[in-house]
Amino acid sequence: MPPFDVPEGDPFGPHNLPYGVFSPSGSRERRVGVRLGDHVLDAGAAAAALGSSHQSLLARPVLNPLLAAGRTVWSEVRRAITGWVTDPAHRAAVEPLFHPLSEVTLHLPFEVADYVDFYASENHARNVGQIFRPDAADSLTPNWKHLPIGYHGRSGTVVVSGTDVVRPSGQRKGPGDPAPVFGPSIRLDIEAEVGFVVGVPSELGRPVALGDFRDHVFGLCLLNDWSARDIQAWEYVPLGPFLGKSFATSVSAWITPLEALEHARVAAPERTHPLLPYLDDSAPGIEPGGYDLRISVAINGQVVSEPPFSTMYWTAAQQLAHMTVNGASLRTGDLYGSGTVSGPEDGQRGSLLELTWNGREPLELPDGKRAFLEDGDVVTLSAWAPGPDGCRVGLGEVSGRIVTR
Ligand SMILES: O=C(O)/C=C/C(=O)CC(=O)CC(=O)O
Ligand SMILES: [Ca+2]
Ligand SMILES: [Mg+2]
Repeated sequence: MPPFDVPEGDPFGPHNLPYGVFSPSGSRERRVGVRLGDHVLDAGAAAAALGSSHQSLLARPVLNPLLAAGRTVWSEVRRAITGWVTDPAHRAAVEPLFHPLSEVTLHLPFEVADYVDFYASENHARNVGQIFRPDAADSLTPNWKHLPIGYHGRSGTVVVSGTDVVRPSGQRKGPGDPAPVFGPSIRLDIEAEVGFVVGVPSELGRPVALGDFRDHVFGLCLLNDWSARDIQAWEYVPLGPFLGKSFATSVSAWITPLEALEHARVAAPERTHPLLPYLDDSAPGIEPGGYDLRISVAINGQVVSEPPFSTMYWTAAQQLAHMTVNGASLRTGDLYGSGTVSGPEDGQRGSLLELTWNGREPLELPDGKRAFLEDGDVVTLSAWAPGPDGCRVGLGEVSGRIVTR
């Protein structure tokens, strides 16, 4: 009987165990849940039933207390939960505490503190450079290979998968327009990204070293950095993205702990420029910083792209080191986006801007051509990573529908 007997090879088997926050059907109460197959374990109730000392971290309406507890505790809790869902001795106590996924409501799993977004895919940066700055000598800006470029976003508009995305209005000015006009964005886009969730804070004034990444970052999720290209193109000089990206950022409901992704770790692409010591991941003792995550982008159910995360030039560890090198502190619940993931092939681009080359080469979907998003379009990012014994680690999905209000 499921869920204990989740089929072998299920991407949400006991090798995965991502965390989320759910309400059981008919209830508004929020509880920490752990996904197993197509069920959710009420983790706080399980801790209580088994007399676990982790109850104070799990019987909560958000993941933040668990995030703050630190790497040793993260491992202990994960080991304990693995035992609860696999040891036949616990079956009678734990089995009634599972809820079918189809019957629960999933919430934003953590309270988002600060939100930062990077620009770390060389393929994406070169494509966007060619599109936005066609006259520049190089598609990469001169700083690109020396530091992971980023900007501070709007944490209050991070929403969970399934939340409708309201088409933003704003100023735009096309090259032929004599003056800016105001109205709903006509170039609404996606950005397929991975979000990293900070657990352990850092002290103001003390940078976090490259090698300390896994002491601070708890896990990752999928992230769609919705982007209004017309608003962005007019406003971004010289301070960078502002209203074109701050109206909504969607994240998946499940946070996969980094511990579940040990088999997905890979070396980052070869460095073409020497790096300053705080970013130098070729230094002895620094672990490989890449993750082999296979992302898929679907519009209205049709897959339009499959961006490979392993091609990202800058790693999450380098991004963490860079965003704290000036002494800026981390808080529990900080979220940072990897930047749009685009591979070298046409079918691996993580935005419509690139997939349609700024609208010039529309995609053919069953319901017509698509340059940018139309009202009613549903965009879904999903992903998996290699796991132990040839099985996959499912990263779930992040989905959102475009509406006009
Ligand atoms: O190069 C630009 O002017 C703009 C770039 C972006 O829109 C990229 C962005 O938001 C960062 C990313 O997701 O890679
Ligand atoms: Ca982005
Ligand atoms: Mg955004």
